[in-house]
Amino acid sequence: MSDVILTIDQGTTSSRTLIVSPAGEILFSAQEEFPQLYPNDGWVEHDPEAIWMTVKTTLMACHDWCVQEGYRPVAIGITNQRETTLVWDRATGDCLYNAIVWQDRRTAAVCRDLAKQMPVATLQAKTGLLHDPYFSATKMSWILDHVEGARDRAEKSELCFGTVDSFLIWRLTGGPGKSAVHATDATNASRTNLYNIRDNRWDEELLDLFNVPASGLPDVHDCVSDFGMCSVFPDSPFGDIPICGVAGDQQAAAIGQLCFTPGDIKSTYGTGCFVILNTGEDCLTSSNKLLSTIAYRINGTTAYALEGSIFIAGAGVQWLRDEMKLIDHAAQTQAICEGLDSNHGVYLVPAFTGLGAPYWEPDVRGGLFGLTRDTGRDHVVRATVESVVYQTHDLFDAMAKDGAHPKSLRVDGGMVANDWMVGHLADVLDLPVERPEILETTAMGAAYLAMIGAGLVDDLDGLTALWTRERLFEPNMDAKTRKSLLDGWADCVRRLLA
Ligand SMILES: Nc1ncnc2c1ncn2[C@@H]1O[C@H](COP(=O)(O)OP(=O)(O)O)[C@@H](O)[C@H]1O
Ligand SMILES: O=P(O)(O)OC[C@H](O)CO
Repeated sequence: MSDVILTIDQGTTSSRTLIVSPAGEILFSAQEEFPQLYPNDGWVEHDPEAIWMTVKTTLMACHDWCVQEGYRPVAIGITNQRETTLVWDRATGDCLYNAIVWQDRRTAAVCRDLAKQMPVATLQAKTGLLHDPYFSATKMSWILDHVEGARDRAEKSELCFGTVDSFLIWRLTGGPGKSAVHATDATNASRTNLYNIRDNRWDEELLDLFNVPASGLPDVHDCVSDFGMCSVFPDSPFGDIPICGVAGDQQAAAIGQLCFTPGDIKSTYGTGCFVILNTGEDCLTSSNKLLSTIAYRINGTTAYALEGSIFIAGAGVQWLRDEMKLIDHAAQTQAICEGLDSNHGVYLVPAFTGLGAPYWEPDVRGGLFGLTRDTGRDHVVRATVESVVYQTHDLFDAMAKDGAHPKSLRVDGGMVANDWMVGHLADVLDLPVERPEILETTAMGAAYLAMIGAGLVDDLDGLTALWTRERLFEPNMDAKTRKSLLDGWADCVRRLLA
């Protein structure tokens, strides 16, 4: 019976579980979407039971496939949408409120107040992050303040708080008669605004500032570690299975893209877009509103990264399909973009949940610019796809001002199926862009961590043979056209922020 890894990818719009062989092949996968909840203007929530049931169902499907096909799952890896926050009852495991999602802006005013109490430079020095509702701390505090009795119960240590990884670890390890584990990994902790990424600990001053009691927080482990035994498979021939690799999804994608050397950079185009540049053991502080974050921590050694976070990438394509009804399928966008000889001066700035890096304007709303009498559907579709490219350029511009000049970029995520988008990205960044054979880099990153944990691979160096390039996109745009497109974009952003 061959050994395999089960890897859970709990994303913003769906949960997936994959079965990965030690040679890095995906043998089987199961995926389930779940509803997005928008209970108020700027609020985004998920039902915790929908997160749990989609994870459990896809995990069971993979477990049953292993039984049927004669494979033995020896380890579990977990990767997850980051920052999304849950609070649950330590005795029952029931959540007190829906998960507040990373895109949620309800705590924007709280963040503005907190910025008066702690200068952003102090916060940045400790956490690498900024005062913005994107991060977990104000979401945790909001739940404690708005669910009746929650704060009192938290003070009595009756509640657990955490990001999605810790919620899943709790539920997966707490099977019948088992004692649930409350743990997270360093990458997820580094997205909370409560974790000191230089000292590697929950920070007392930050816990006071954000008013979050330490007793409810998970233990923080290395990305390869003992996160407990998954005990939810009744009568499984395999018994309990160790969870031994965990990372937030963007860090996992960087691992899946094998960005292990300082200067390696990847960009993932899923719901949002997240650029991660490995900076090695140097925890650089951006002077241009990029984030510093933990890329991974293995054997007690921390690798850091600079990150640019864009909130709307593939979500813009979903908006074209679901709200504007301009397309039936995301895949149509490629032919539509290819069918136009230029953007005809039409730009979309998709600030649907405010603007992330490098602007950090939680309250700004989106805008469509440059419309004329003959602007049609195709121009709006192309402007939406182009907006993702120009936002990526803004991040690269900020990185260049911080002294980082990458030589090439590795891309992944659902949106890079669009060849035109990736070609335009290479043109606008004026950089070679590499697309890998396996686009499930996020799930693969967690699988690789679990492989190391299970002893199937010694260390990160043992993974190098597992990445292959599917296509290289070379830049092919003259400087004048590039400048004119970027000037047009910058003008629209300026008008929106004015
Ligand atoms: N061919 C395509 N062209 C443009 N966008 C696409 C294409 N295929 C998928 N997408 C977009 O990619 C996103 C899904 O990517 P995925 O990596 O699965 O996201 P997530 O993990 O955030 O749920 C969707 O928002 C979808 O609109
Ligand atoms: O679910 P994704 O792939 O859009 O990723 C969400 C990010 O982790 C948010 O920081």
